[in-house]
Amino acid sequence: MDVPSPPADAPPLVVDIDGTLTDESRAVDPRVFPVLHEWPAPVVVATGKSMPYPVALCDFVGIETVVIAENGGVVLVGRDTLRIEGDRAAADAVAAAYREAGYDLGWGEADLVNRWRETEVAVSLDSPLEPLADIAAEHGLEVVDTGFAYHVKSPAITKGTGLEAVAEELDLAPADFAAVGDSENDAATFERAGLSIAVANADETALAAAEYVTDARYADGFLEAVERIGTAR
Ligand SMILES: O=C(O)COP(=O)(O)O
Repeated sequence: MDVPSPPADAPPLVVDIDGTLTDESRAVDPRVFPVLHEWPAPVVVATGKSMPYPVALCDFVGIETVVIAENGGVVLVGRDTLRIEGDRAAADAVAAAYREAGYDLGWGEADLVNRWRETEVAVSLDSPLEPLADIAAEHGLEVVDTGFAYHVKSPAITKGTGLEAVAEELDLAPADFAAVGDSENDAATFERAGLSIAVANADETALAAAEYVTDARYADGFLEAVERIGTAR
């Protein structure tokens, strides 16, 4: 697919990383860089990953750092506004109990997935879900499957609550945004955004929550969504 230019009157954008800006192997598709760089309105990178990943993406793309990380647990707007919400202690207790029951988080010794996490714990999809969900429930937490990891988190915190916080900080309303994503954790932004688009590889929850679904998958789907944002208004 040709790389579209962002529409001149594009709304603010809230966009997921994994499965949306990437290919199937989770590599960011380089065609998305100029699109994000040239976006004429605020771009919010909203991810289940810990803060350093989306911050690095913003830096390397050359856009303002406006980030929702850890599924809403961490919100960063520019260099001054940092909001951290969630229950890392409860998530750690779940991880400890899960390990005690004989399971592994599945990320190896260095655990780059949780090393910089502040509000939740993520577990590999190769580790068993059922005991994790049971232990999380005992601690008042939920498990969200992003298609890339199981995230153990506070049920009250979502990318949607993160979008509310970002919008307030930017003097915008959540409904001013167009949202593009692919998984369960994007449904909460889809519910609040004025325009929501799921890429074709999205999971059932995201597909059901989105106003539009692209024909193309992964980053091709994102590029198609950009064209749709241009015509949908
Ligand atoms: O890393 C994950 O589990 C999910 O990340 P995403 O929200 O960018 O899809």
